Amino acid sequence: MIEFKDVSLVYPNGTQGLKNINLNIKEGEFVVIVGLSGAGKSTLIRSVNRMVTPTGGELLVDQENILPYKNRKLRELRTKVGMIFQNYNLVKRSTVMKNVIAGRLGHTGTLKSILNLYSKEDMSLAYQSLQRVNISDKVHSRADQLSGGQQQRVSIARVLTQQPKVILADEPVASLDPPTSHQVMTYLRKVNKEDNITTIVNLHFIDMAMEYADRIIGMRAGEVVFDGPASTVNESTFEEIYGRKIREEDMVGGEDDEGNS
Ligand SMILES: Nc1ncnc2c1ncn2[C@@H]1O[C@H](COP(=O)(O)OP(=O)(O)OP(=O)(O)O)[C@@H](O)[C@H]1O
Repeated sequence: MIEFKDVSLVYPNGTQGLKNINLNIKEGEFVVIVGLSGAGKSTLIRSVNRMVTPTGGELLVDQENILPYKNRKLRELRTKVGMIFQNYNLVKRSTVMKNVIAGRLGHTGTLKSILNLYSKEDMSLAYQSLQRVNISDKVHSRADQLSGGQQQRVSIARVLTQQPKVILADEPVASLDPPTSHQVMTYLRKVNKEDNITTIVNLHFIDMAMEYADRIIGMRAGEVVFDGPASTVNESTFEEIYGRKIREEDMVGGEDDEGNS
């Protein structure tokens, strides 16, 4: 469903973000990308919805090369490919409902959404999405009244309301504490399995990658240096990807059911 064919990206200042990437990601896969800061994880993920544009190769989504896309085709791509960010990207002064219904924007059109002309079906889809991440009780709250973990759940509800075929999540738990990080990853994994939405997540915690991924892709200096099932990965795999020994800060840690770390 997503195929990188010899994809490279050189930023205008000459930095090589991606070097000859070849990858094939199947529909419904839950892929975690790991690598040190600067390895190219964000550049890789952001290529898939064309927030950045690779300068070489072909990048196929549903068998079509998306690199020449402009205007309408680009809007269609971004409706099909939803995104979750580290900082949630909610409109802080708006209600949870307004934020979540904004997921319909690509389907409804800008004018209708500015005028709040959403259909009953869209409103009920938005509400159901909030229920799926267990936060429908906050539907009328202002986004900035919620905790970080709650805001990230709202952003998952927004992306679900968009009904995408692909979800990209760029460091979705980097601003959250360990228990909340596990909760957010559990919801991402749940919607991936329930709806068969192809999901690509950037993470820099290796314990999280091993716990939630089907497949782990390791990057270093713009290149893919590891690609395999999460079940085959161990500490030494990460040491090879990182090019150094594993440190405590590479783990998010977590709590067991009794609340002990
Ligand atoms: N807009 C840009 N212009 C120039 N260089 C950039 C730009 N964005 C990223 N880079 C560079 O490209 C390389 C890959 O960056 P990228 O953000 O993809 O890495 P990353 O693995 O996601 O790291 P991090 O976790 O720190 O975001 C780095 O050397 C970075 O400095």
